[in-house]
Amino acid sequence: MIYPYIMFRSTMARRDSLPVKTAQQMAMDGDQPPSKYIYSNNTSYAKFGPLETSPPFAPVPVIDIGCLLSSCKQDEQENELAKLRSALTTWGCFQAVNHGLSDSYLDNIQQVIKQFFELSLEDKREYFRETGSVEGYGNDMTYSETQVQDWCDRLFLRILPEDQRKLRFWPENPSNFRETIDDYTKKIMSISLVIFKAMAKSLELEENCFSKHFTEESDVLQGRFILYPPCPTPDKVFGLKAHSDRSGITLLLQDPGVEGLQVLNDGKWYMVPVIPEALFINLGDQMQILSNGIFKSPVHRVVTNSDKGRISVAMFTEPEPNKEIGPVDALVDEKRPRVYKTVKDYAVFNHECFQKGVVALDAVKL
Ligand SMILES: O=C(O)CCC(=O)C(=O)O
Ligand SMILES: [Fe+2]
Repeated sequence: MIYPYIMFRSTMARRDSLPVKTAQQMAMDGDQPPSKYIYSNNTSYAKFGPLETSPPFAPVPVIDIGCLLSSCKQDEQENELAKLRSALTTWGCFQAVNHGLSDSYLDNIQQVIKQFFELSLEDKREYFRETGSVEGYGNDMTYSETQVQDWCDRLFLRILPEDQRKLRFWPENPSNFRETIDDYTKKIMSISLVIFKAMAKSLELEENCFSKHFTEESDVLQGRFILYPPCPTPDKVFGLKAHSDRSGITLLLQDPGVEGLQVLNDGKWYMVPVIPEALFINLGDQMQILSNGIFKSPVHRVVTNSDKGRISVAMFTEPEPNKEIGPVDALVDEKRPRVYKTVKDYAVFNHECFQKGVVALDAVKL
């Protein structure tokens, strides 16, 4: 049987406008969040449950990346791969340690992003995104009148393929921004390769069956550098609404001093603990599709707090948009029939669904 490709086209960008005031400016001026930021339980977003500012901590597994492929004893490696598989079939996420990046290296990444957000609005305005496009500094794209806004500002960059970089959006201040992010990109791509291969191995699949979709030269890496300023009403406003990622995997460097990320598991929300030396890894929808639903792409969201700002650095691995992403043949059989269609250019579709409060993965189910 042939499964149709789904092509998605953006039709709603016309409503988009740049913010009158960024969340950071509102926080600095002591403004109350405007009504379009206020979350209400009777919108389509409410299907993921009410806003809870301090749910229990998530016992998300901690995985030793250094042990997944080669450098430790076989039984330890098998043990770590089994832990990885169990983490991804239940939570869809884990804390990665022993990934080769030192505390001071990670601290420097945080500092560079912090310095960017500390620039004056005038200086940051140079990198403002354009209407109808996500790339650059700013807020959410607006797709509909009823869209609930997130209390965060972000710099969004398409980092790979390298020849698609729009350097006009890459800050020149701080002066080490470009080289720092360039170097971090290389490290993130090698860690991703290890994780993609280990995921395949944990399911006894051919080692490259996931990595070939996300780590070739034509594949995409998006970076989202996010500031969640303190918010006077954390019980009414999300830093980032509930969503699942459109990526293969997402590698997140959390603020070492401030929690805020929450993950949904079995209908309950949990706060992701901050482990300063860890990268938080979550699967995105395209890995749920490729694994025929065996691995989970977890729904997650971010809450704010009234006294501390939070910075996070999210890197999203995505396929080259023309690549076909569908369940791996070896994971389809009579006991587990094919769950998802083959998709292309899924990133754009997922983003629009998110802003409308629609679950993108449900829309690509067979
Ligand atoms: O800031 C965070 O902790 C999470 C960010 C996130 O989920 C995203 O950018 O997709
Ligand atoms: Fe996310």
